[in-house]
Amino acid sequence: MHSNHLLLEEPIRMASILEPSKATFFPAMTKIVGTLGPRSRSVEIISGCLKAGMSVARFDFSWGDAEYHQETLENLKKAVKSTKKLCAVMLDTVGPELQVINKSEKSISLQADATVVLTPDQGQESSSELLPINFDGLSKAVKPGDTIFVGQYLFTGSETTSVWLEVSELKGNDVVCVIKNTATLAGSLFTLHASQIRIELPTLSDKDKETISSWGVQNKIDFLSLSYTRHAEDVREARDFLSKMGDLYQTQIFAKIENVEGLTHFDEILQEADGIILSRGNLGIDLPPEKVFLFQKAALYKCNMAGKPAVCTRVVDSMTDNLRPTRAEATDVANAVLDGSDAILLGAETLRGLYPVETISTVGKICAEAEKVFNQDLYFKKTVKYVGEPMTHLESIASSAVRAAIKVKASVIICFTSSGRAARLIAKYRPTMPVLSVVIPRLKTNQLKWSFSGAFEARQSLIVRGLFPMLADPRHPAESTNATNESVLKVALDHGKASGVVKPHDRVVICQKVGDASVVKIIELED
Ligand SMILES: Nc1ncnc2c1ncn2[C@@H]1O[C@H](COP(=O)(O)OP(=O)(O)O)[C@@H](O)[C@H]1O
Ligand SMILES: C=C(OP(=O)(O)O)C(=O)O
Ligand SMILES: [K+]
Ligand SMILES: [Mg+2]
Repeated sequence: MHSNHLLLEEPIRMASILEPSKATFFPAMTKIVGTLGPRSRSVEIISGCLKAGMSVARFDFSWGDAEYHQETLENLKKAVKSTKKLCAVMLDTVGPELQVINKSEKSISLQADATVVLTPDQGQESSSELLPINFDGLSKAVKPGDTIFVGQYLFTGSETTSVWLEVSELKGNDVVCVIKNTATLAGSLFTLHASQIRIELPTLSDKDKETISSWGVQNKIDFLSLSYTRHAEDVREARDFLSKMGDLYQTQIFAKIENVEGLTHFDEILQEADGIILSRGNLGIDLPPEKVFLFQKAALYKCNMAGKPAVCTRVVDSMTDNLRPTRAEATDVANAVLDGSDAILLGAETLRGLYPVETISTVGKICAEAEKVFNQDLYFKKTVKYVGEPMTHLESIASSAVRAAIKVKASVIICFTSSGRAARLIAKYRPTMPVLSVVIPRLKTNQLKWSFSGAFEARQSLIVRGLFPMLADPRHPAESTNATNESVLKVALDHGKASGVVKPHDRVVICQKVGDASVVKIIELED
């Protein structure tokens, strides 16, 4: 893919745009997170999703109970086994999300200029005049004139089943609203979003804590997607909670930025979190439309410079019901890659969409094309400048490995790592070739039992652009002697050959420790 590297800044022959893309062993360097649900929970469909390039499965606890999600997860495990494709697990919290529950599931028609009351009395049925919500503090949070959005859960933005309301009057705990557009609410669950309003609910709800301590612990979740992160303190509290939950001290926290409050505290949140989800669905209704792109570019730049993975959501809404994205969506996916996104998160498209597998494969193909014209050279210089001097030894080794790999046109960078730190640092410099992260397990103890580290570290690289993990056999001792280095390298190269990423006579850049010294070496393969 890097041999025909084009740059957008240079004249591109129009005919070259039509040249078919070469098939590679992985669909794209950019990763795809798929939300699993009604339309994507059979072994067969999940296998299709994995083969199409999904490498992280999101379990969204805003709906569905633990048993339902467990069934889906068991199917995911079967699919992983049969396809031999790795997949990490992400638990997405409910957080302070406001919801309208429509128990009867009958559709609710709302007429422009009529009024509707939002009430915390959840015993009531939803109707055209009354919408019961899961929060009793709304009338204290909003004031007349404020706007409120109500839409189908994981509203796509392309559907006509959502409504804008304007607060007209507060009556006790009830909020009386004027309906701004005629709409029919369809589905059993609607999200309610009060524009730029502080909702006094904890970021990690009691229900979330319960889910994490049972479902999360049982399934050793790789990622916690922390919905509605608004402050760095939210991340610290979640981290503190996870640290007391068995193996989950190793779980990475992805802060979801979904409102202006989170946006305002972005820098502090980024410092605390392991990664960021740009929740464009909700943020897109909190922000004026003309500002969304600016947040995306600024946030991705900050994540890239911090070397922390960034995930963009809501890219191909219209594929929920259609086999092809709109032109605007297709272009938007490519721009997310050019802006520096590590991964794309699919919500409604895979959860309740008609074409989960096709959506993943379409998004993957667009990402792969965008990666080809990503200006690595410019990005590399920007990153080096940002880091400044003196660099840490490891940072200097990582950037040198990327530099060397590009200069010698290596087909892959192989990085030995235990904590995953070295591999992540290499990925930070966005090499044009894949990085095979060979995770060497370390024997560890918690005073009760001995176990090997490595599984979390390997799976957590499945969300980082360009990183492809391989967990080495724990029988290889973690001490980096020449003999063990050689034998692990052989396994890694065999793995690379089997998957088609390395071929005879290719050059390969290797990053490893020899004794105490970190080294970058270039080898040329024989046949
Ligand atoms: N088990 C290993 N064998 C050989 N080299 C290793 C091993 N683990 C890490 N390295 C190398 O050591 C350096 C430090 O990497 P890092 O990922 O920070 O190590 P660790 O995970 O052990 O903290 C890098 O050059 C990396 O490639
Ligand atoms: C992914 C998003 O959030 P949710 O958890 O509501 O799907 C979003 O708002 O873009
Ligand atoms: K959620
Ligand atoms: Mg959201």
